[in-house]
Amino acid sequence: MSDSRLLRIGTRNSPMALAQVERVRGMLADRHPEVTVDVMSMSTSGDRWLGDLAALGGKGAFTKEVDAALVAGDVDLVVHCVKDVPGDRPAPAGTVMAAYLTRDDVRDCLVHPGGLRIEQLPAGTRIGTSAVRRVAQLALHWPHLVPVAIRGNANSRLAKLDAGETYDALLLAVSGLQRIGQAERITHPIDVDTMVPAVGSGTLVLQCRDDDTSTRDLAASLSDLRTGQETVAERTMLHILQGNCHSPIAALARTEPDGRLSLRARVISLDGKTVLDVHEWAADPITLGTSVAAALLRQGARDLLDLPTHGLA
Ligand SMILES: NCc1[nH]cc(CCC(=O)O)c1CC(=O)O
Repeated sequence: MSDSRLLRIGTRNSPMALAQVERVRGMLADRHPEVTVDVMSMSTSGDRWLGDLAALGGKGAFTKEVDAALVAGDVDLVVHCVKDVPGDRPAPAGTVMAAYLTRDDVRDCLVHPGGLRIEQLPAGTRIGTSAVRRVAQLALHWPHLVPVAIRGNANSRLAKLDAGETYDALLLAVSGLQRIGQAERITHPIDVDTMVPAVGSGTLVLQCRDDDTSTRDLAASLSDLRTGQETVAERTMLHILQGNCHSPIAALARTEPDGRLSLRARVISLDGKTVLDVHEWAADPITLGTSVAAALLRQGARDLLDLPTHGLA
């Protein structure tokens, strides 16, 4: 028997984030009954600012305050959606990604009050989404649909949809709706080859201070190796492309039956007219992510992503 201990978990205070922490609490209760969890939830700049996220610089708007509590020692562990962790900067100094939890459904889905699938929507249907990755893939496959910018957490988006004023349907992550108990709102989960997901979709990461070995060990006991490898492959690519939430980048790594990894990635212009598409296989996630990023750059990703030139061009 180990000694009892208190684990302070920091999180964003949206319903989805609180559900994510409850999942972690449940996993700990099963495997480490000696641990008592105390949740410290907080609002983030991304929750408070409902304008364009670009105005905040787009750098970790949903993670910054929570990470600061970890660095300050106010909490021992934080839970983030990998999708919300910026790809173009390292984790805050002194912190480490200690575990990736088994990945949930990675797909995006349509929520349409009339129960329609996306290919059934008439021209001019207004689709609530601000994600450039979704906007670009909408333009690629369904140029007759009209993306409408939207902010706020998933619950508030559903409420606005029900009010029926600003848009006719929503594009959201399946996993997010499942976490907030709203999966029955899904009318069409879109296959991953049509709507390639975001890097880190459906994946939760546990982050702690790198010198806190006891919390690191606790977190590591919950981690899923496959999800970790897939995440590293996707995020290595994202890091090389300096991707952030304004980059029209989509990618999905998968562990194949033979144990090798595959990584499929797209960089798409916002009008959907230019699509770079790469699919490669490798045994090592860093090799794979690097190779896919290099292939995308050779196809011209730098122009689509408006990467810094470092004085070269
Ligand atoms: N800030 C958006 C965000 N970050 C993570 C999720 C969903 C869960 C996930 O993919 O891990 C969502 C909502 C959405 O895209 O619908």
